Amino acid sequence: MKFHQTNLNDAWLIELEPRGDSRGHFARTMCHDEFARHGLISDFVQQNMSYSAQRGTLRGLHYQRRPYAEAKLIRCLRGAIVDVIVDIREDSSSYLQHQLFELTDRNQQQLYVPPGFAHSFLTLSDDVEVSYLVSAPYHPASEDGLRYSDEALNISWPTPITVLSEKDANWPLISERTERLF
Ligand SMILES: Cc1cn([C@H]2C[C@H](O)[C@@H](COP(=O)(O)OP(=O)(O)O[C@H]3O[C@@H](C)C(=O)[C@@H](O)[C@H]3O)O2)c(=O)[nH]c1=O
Repeated sequence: MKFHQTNLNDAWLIELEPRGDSRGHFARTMCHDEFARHGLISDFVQQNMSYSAQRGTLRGLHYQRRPYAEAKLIRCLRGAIVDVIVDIREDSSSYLQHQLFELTDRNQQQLYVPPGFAHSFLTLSDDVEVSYLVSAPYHPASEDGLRYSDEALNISWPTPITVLSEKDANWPLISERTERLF
């Protein structure tokens, strides 16, 4: 795996390194030793997948509050997404900054999202399957989120958003918050 630093502190784009032969190829997608060498969390406790039928489906931006904050390792297995993450750690020099990453079933890229980030993705094609590992169990009472259209984030979504859950349409704006985000 090749580890590429992103514009956001502690978030990494991880490039798979497929080894080809006459059958096809093989690639490592997670390795405790390699992750530890780069200071990444690798004690994942749950693997999730989601299927989105339509291009323009947005999920996010989601995170869990402490003590259920999660690191996530995201991979797109079918179709294409733009993955968008926001650093919500007040003590970070990239606080409230975001970055977009295109992950597809072809481009061999995975995204490592550290705890203290809000995470989302928007589908760029129909029939999208995303698989991700998380380092903390699902804890609905600790779920929180940012509104995709929040002016404080100023995210330019690259394709129109046509499918969105009720929950994701109604996350509070940052300006409405009385407590710190994370
Ligand atoms: C996340 C999660 C959801 N669920 C349930 C709750 C609900 O009935 C159904 C769908 O949940 P949601 O609407 O929250 O699914 P979704 O919008 O796909 O949520 C996911 O979005 C992406 C962007 C992330 O980063 C993930 O961590 C997760 O928050 O699945 C679980 O049982 N376990 C889980 O770990």
